[in-house]
Amino acid sequence: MKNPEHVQRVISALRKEGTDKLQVISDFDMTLSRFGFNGRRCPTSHNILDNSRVISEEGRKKLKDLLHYYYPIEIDPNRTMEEKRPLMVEWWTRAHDLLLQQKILKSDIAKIVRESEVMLRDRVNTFFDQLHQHNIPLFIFSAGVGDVLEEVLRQAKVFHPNINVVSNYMDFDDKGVLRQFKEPLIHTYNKNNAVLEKTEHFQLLSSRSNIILLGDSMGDLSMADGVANVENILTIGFLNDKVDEQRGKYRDAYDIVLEKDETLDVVNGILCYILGDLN
Ligand SMILES: Nc1ccn([C@@H]2O[C@H](COP(=O)(O)O)[C@@H](O)[C@H]2O)c(=O)n1
Repeated sequence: MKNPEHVQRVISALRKEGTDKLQVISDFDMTLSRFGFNGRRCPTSHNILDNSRVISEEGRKKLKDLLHYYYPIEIDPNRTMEEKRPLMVEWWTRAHDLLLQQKILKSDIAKIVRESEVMLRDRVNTFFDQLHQHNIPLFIFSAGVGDVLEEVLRQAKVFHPNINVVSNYMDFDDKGVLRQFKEPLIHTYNKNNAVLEKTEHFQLLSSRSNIILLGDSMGDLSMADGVANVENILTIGFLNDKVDEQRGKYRDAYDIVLEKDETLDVVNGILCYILGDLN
């Protein structure tokens, strides 16, 4: 935490102003889902598809090659977002094109998720249940695959009605075969107003001026840009990878940085306090 007084001030304000003005805006992959377990990487929503049995061996290899080429660029602290943006568009476009060639069936998604190694962060149920019980909107803004992440939440029994998702959604033909990804393409570094303005959630997003924002990348910090009248915002960043190299940037950018923390304990504790369940 770079500025504990600021954090204290914001948390006090969020508590004082109450739940009616509060919303949570969160990234999904590696923020609500786990980055690793027992020394192994957990899959992102894209990886859930990439690693599944419905992808040919050749397709799987090509998708892995893309990941190994572009992921280091995505998290490179020495490149600017401007440099990264066109390369991220290239990654997502090439990966989506490969997925399109695999004739994925809508009816297979639930099984693909069930058979995957995806894991949500520890104590994620407490997080989702607290928000649901207090009618606090949770807006998930993800550059992953919407159909897949929704299924992850459904299978974890946490996809409550207070949740809205903006993400990359698949478009299936009348036989239920994947034919394209819907526009606009969302990648790590365009999670902002330009994308949100085109969605039906934009209006809803603007109706609550106190925000808790959860992310794991520098790109996630612009997720609340669509809220015109922000009064208080607390940003919490999960620093999962290349911790020593990225620490400085994360501490400058996020109010609270959680290093290699696979739980939602800190977020749950803050929520508990704001919601008045703690003194
Ligand atoms: N083909 C791809 C493209 C992206 N990823 C990773 O998924 C993450 C999705 O973004 P969130 O907004 O939900 O965090 C992103 O950070 C990429 O590393 C992938 O695995 N495969």
